[in-house]
Amino acid sequence: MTVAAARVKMGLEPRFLVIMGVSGTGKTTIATGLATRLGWHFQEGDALHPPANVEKMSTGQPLTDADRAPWLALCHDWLRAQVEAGHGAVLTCSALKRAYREQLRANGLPIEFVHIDTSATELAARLERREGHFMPASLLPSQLATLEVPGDDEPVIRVSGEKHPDVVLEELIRHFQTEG
Ligand SMILES: Nc1ncnc2c1ncn2[C@@H]1O[C@H](COP(=O)(O)OP(=O)(O)OP(=O)(O)O)[C@@H](O)[C@H]1O
Ligand SMILES: O=C(O)[C@H](O)[C@@H](O)[C@H](O)[C@H](O)CO
Repeated sequence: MTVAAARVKMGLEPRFLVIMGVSGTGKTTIATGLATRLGWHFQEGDALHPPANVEKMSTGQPLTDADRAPWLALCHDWLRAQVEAGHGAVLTCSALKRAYREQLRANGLPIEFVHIDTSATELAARLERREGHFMPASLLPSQLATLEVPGDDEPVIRVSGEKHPDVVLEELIRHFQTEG
């Protein structure tokens, strides 16, 4: 779909969204839904991890700041290319710490974060159920301990990860329509 067609479809100006939160909170579910509904470009942040990071997580070891730095740089580069192209874009990225979010927004990129908040109990149940994903449920405690919830001084939209994804998508699209 062209940019013009997407605008006509939903009446929305392009936005540059990072769908964030801990593992299992629903980033991929919400991001793919938004990108499909709005005709915006989508990037799965997990696909930008260096293979060594995926190997580390697969074997139950949390990533360090140093591990995440090259991955965040690739996420930033992807976002910058979308902003330069001027079409709406949606990236999944855990973006757990404020410093990581600052790295994503560097160079004045007009990024907005959508933080999906889900209770630890629900997350644990989802990760235990999920199959075919490299991230083990055993890393959930470190994900929760690392998360610095975005502050009110950050560009963040907060949504509940415990509502049905369709409800969250409707809420977000309504929010974008209201804000113009
Ligand atoms: N709102 C929801 N209610 C119930 N289940 C959900 C919801 N959103 C996602 N799920 C399910 O929870 C699991 C995790 O969702 P998803 O892969 O979208 O999360 P994620 O944040 O992208 O995870 P990760 O960062 O580990 O890749 C999936 O099995 C998905 O189907
Ligand atoms: O910052 C991190 O620790 C990682 O990005 C993780 O959050 C995973 O990549 C993701 O959640 C996949 O399950």
